[in-house]
Amino acid sequence: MSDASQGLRLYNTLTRTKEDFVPIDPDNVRMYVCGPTVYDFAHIGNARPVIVFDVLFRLLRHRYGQTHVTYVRNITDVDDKINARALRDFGGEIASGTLSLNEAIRRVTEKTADQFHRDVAVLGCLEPTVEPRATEFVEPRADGKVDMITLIQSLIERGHAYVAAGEVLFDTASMPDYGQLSKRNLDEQQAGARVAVDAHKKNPGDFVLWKLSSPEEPGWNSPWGRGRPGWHIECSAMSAAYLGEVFDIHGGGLDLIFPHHENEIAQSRCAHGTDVMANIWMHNGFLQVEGQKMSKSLGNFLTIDQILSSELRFAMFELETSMAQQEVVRRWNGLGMRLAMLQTHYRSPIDWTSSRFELARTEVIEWHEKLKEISFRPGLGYDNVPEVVQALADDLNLSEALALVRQFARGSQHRQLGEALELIGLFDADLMGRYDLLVSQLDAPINRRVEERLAFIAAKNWAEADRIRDELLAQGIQLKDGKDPVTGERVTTWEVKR
Ligand SMILES: Nc1ncnc2c1ncn2[C@@H]1O[C@H](COP(=O)(O)OP(=O)(O)OP(=O)(O)O)[C@@H](O)[C@H]1O
Ligand SMILES: [Zn+2]
Repeated sequence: MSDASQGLRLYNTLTRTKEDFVPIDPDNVRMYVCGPTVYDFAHIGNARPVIVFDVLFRLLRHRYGQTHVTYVRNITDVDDKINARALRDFGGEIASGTLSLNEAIRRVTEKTADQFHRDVAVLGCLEPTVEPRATEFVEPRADGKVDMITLIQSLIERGHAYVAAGEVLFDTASMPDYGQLSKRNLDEQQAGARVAVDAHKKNPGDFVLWKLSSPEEPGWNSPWGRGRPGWHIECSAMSAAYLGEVFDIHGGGLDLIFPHHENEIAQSRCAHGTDVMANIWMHNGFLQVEGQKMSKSLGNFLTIDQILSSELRFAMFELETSMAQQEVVRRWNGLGMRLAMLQTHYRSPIDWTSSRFELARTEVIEWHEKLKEISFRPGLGYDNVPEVVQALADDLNLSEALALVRQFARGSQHRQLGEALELIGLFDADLMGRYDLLVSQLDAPINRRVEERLAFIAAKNWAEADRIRDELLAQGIQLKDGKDPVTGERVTTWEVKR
């Protein structure tokens, strides 16, 4: 282990090994993560990279100082899937001329991006340092930050791109070590190529940097005509704009290794003439449903919003849940979902089940109830939990970190419990004591039912008495019958079944 890494080791997809992490500049540690394409609700699979890289962001901020880490997560708001969605949702208005396609696209992307922000805030994620939108980096900018058109121009000038049939294409043959990340070589790609479709390409693996737009499609003026960028060039431009030509960490889901990240690397390295684009490439495994990747195209997805709206069992009990209470339930759900995702190593697949989620939510609630006992105050650092920091520093070993959390909870080491949860992003100060508050509101309605049942028992109407007991149980309320030790009278208490 080198001293400069301070014990932080990360698995690098580029080398397929765990490496010491040594930042290029410890005063400004730089990380880029590919963000969502905003045309539909995010599903919980999309939440996984957001949560995983948030844990890393928190760890880096702890290691290098809160203001010494720059985390960029982009928003892809130009993509043909977005255009298709705008046509689907606003086709009528577009056809009648009351709405332009560009305006419709703006509505789709704004609504989706707002929803995404609302969702991830509840998952305990810090905001990234910057969240650039692709549409703002297509044309040369007043502030001189890297843009896509200039980047494509330099690729052409350096002999790495060519114009064919209205497209600008990256010339994969111009880069001898193309394919380093995914370990694919050009020959393999040739074999599977669809030659007819790609007849204008020099090589089947060549990919689009720029394509022409029809008058109705969104487009920007460029030296190659009015058009729009390919997906990969977006991230090359936005990462260089904020993090420079070479930076520390680049992340995303496993599915992005090829072609997205491979092509980002090709573009960035060839445009800037560098040996690497980012030193460490990190990829999270898939969230799966019955062994298959959760994805929009397969239709096997649950949106983040659906999970956040899951009711807590007791909240179903004839309670008038106010907006404020619903918000509390959403936040418990958010932390439960975060914990459920973090139980498995970030590189392994997770099978999502509702019982996994509900168990995690129960644990998070119990931990917050414990922290209430010491009125835990966050923001005081992590001095009492060096072992947790060490576990995370080992390529985010969360199972070890969470084993320590459970040990603290069992041993009533509340201070350590609080610090560990805060470091992992599983603590929400506003939620301490909120569970009791919700439960206390159940007192009156449940006690009324208990009284009714006691009256039935007194009248020996067992059937009705049992009916009330079963009804409550179905709503998550467990009754317990006992005897008052002094008077010998029947006493019934209740608890929320977890
Ligand atoms: N099931 C999943 N598990 C883990 N990460 C995922 C999953 N699905 C997508 N991601 C990640 O979410 C981020 C955003 O994904 P993106 O917006 O490109 O669409 P997508 O959800 O992958 O599309 P589709 O669901 O149609 O396959 C990427 O980093 C991607 O790797
Ligand atoms: Zn990207």
